[in-house]
Amino acid sequence: MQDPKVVIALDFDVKKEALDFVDRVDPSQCRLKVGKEMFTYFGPEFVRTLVTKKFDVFLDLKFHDIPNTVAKACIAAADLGVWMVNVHASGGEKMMIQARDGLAQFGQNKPHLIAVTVLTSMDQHQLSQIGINSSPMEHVLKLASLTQQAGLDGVVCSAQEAKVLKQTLGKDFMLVTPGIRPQGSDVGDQKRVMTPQDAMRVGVDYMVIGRPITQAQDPVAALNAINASIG
Ligand SMILES: O=c1ccn([C@@H]2O[C@H](COP(=O)(O)O)[C@@H](O)[C@H]2O)c(=O)[nH]1
Repeated sequence: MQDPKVVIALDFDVKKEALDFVDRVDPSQCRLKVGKEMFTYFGPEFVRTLVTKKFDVFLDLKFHDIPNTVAKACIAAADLGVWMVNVHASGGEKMMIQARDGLAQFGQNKPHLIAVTVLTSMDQHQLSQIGINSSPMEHVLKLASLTQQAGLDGVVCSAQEAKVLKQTLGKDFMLVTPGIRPQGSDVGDQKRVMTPQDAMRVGVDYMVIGRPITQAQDPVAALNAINASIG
C-alpha cells in the first residue's frame, strides 16, 4: 500500500503490549498515532522508537494554550521527527499562525500541522452545554475555515462533515477523521461516526481508528480487513 489511510490510535497503557502490536504491523499498512495517555506514560522516547521503526507518527496532543507556548510545543514535536502534530482550532487564529510560523524552520522536514475542530465525541447537546448554539456541522465549518485562513494543512473533524468541508475548502485541505467504526463495532464514547468505506467515499484523507483495531481479538486481522474494505 503506497499511502496508508488508516492511522492507528495506539492508546495502550502497557508499553510492551504497544510494542508487540507495532512489531506485528508494517509502515506500508498503517500510520500510528500517539495520544495523551501514551505520551504521559512513556514520553518522547516512545515516539522516537516508532519514528526509528520508520512509521509515520501523528503526535495527537491537541495543544491549546497561548500562542508562544503552543508554537514552542509544536517545535518540540517536530524535533521528534513526527509526521503530523495538532492544536485546537478554538485556541484562535493568532495561536495557529504562530504554531505554523514556528514550524517553518523545519523546511522539507516540517510535520503536517492540523487543528481539532469539534471533538468526534461531541453532539449538538454537548456543544450547547458549552455555550455553542450552532450545529456540529456549522461549528466545524467555522473552525475549519479559520484554520485554513491561518495557513494550516488541515483539520481533525468527523467524517460526517467531510463532504461539505471538501466542497467548501477544497480537496487539498487535509481531513483527518476519528470516530471511524466498522459495521457492527462498538461506538463507545464516539458520537459522530462513520464506517471506513463511507468515510473514503466522502473524501477523508486519513482515518484514525483505535479500539476497533487494538481491542479486536486479532488486531492485525482487523487492520487487514479494514484495509481490504477500502482498497
Ligand atoms: O475529535 C477527536 C480527536 C481525537 N480523537 C482521538 O482519536 C482516537 C479514536 O480512538 P477510537 O478508539 O477509535 O475511538 C483516540 O485516540 C482519541 O483521543 C477522537 O476520537 N476524536
